[in-house]
Amino acid sequence: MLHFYYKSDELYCEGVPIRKIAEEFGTPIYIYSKAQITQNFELLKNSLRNSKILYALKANSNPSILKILSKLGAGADTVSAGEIYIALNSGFKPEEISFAGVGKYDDEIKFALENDIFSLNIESPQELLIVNEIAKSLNKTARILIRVNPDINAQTHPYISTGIKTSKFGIDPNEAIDVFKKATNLTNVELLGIHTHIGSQIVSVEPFVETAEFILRYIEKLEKNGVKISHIDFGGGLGVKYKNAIVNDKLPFEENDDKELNPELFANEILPILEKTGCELIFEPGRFIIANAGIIVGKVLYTKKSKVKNFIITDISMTELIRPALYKAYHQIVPVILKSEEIEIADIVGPVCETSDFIAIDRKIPSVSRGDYIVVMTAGAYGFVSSSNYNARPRPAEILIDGENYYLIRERETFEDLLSKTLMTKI
Ligand SMILES: Cc1ncc(COP(=O)(O)O)c(C=O)c1O
Ligand SMILES: N[C@@H](CCCC[NH3+])C(=O)O
Repeated sequence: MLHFYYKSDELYCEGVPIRKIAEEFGTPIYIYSKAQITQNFELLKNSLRNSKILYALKANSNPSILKILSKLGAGADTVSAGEIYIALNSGFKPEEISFAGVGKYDDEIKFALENDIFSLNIESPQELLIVNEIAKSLNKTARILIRVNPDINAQTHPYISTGIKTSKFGIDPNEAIDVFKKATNLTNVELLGIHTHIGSQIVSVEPFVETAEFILRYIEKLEKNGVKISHIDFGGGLGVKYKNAIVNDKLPFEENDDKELNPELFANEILPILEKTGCELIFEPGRFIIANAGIIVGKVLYTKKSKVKNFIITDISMTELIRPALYKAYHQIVPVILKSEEIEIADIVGPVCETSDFIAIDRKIPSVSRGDYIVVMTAGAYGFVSSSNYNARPRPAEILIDGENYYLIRERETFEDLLSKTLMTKI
C-alpha cells in the first residue's frame, strides 16, 4: 500500500494534504511518510527472517529518518566518517555500524576504529595492510569483511553497476584468496567474512541468485585454503518501481511499465543458498526502504509553449534531484490537484543553467498552469543526499509526516547559509 494517494482529486500523504505543507513551508520541499518507511522496512525484515539489515545511509541520512529505522531494529551501512558520525548521532550503536568504500582516508579508518564500529569492509590488498597498521597504532583490533568483486552483470544502469570486473569496487576473486589468508595472519585484524554488492536499482532476482551461488562456491574455496569465515554481507541494490508509482484515472498511464524487486521472492531465492554456509547474514538496502517514502513538491513557474516543444518550468531542478541528469532516470510527475482532464506533452525542467537540468523529457502530464503545485514521486532515495547549492540555490526543507501530524526535520537553507563558510580576503 502506498501512503501517497488522491482523495477527491487532491494528493495526500497519510492524513495530511500535500498542498497544506507546500503553503506553509514553501517549495521546493521534500516530504517523507513515516508509515511508508515503516511498512517498507517491516516487509524486508519479515522476508529476510533472521538476517541483519544495515540500512545504507547514502540513500537518505536525515537523522529523524534514521531514528525511525534504528528503533525498528535496523543497523547502519556507511561509506564515510561523516556517515558514521551521523549514524552515531541518530540512535545507532557502534556495534550496528559497518563502513565500506574504496577510498577510506586514514583519518576515517582511525575514526571508525576509535568508535569501535562493527566492521570495516576492505576493498583492496593495500587497504588491509593500512587498516592493520592504524589499528596497531591505536592498540585496537579491526573487525573486517573483505569485499570481493564477483564479476556479475547486475542488469542495471552501467553507472550504478558495481560488481563487474572492470569496476573499481572490491577485489578480484582469485587475488582475494591471498588477501583472506593474509587477514588471518595479521596481528590487529579479525576476519569476519565476505562482502559483495553488485549494484543498485536491480529489479530481477537472477543477478542476486548468481551472486549467492558465487559466494557459496567461494566460501568452499576459502575453506580449502584454510580460511573459515562467520559472516556474509550480501550488500543492497533491491530495485523499486518508478513508473506508474501512483495510478489514477486522470493521470496518463506509462505504457512501458516497470516493476520492483519482490522482497519475498528475493528472500526465497537467496536465503536457502546462503544459509547452507551457516554464516550470519547481513543485507544493506537503501533505496528499497526510503525511495517510495519520499516526494519532492514544487511549483510551476512558467509554461512555455512553441511549435517545437512545450516546457513546464518549475522550481525543482537538478540541485534537488540529480538522478534524471545523471542517469536519464525516470520519475513520475503528478499535479497536487487533479483539476485538468486534458493531457499535454512537455519537458519538465528547472531553473538551473544546464541543458541537462530536466526532471522529465517529452512527458505526458495533465495540463498545469503557473502557480500549480507538482510532485516528483519516488524521490526519497538519492534525492536530498545528492542535492547541491549549484547556481547558489539554498537547499530545501524536509518534512516528515506521521498520520495527521507533520514535522520539520530539516530547515530550508537561507542566503546567509550560502556565505556561511566563506571568508573574505583582505586583498
Ligand atoms: C556498498 C553498498 N551497500 C549498499 C548500497 C545501497 O544500495 P541500494 O540503495 O541500491 O540498496 C550501496 C549503493 O549502491 C553500496 O555501494
Ligand atoms: N545515486 C544513485 C545510486 C547510487 C548507488 C550507490 N552505490 C541513484 O540515484 O540511483
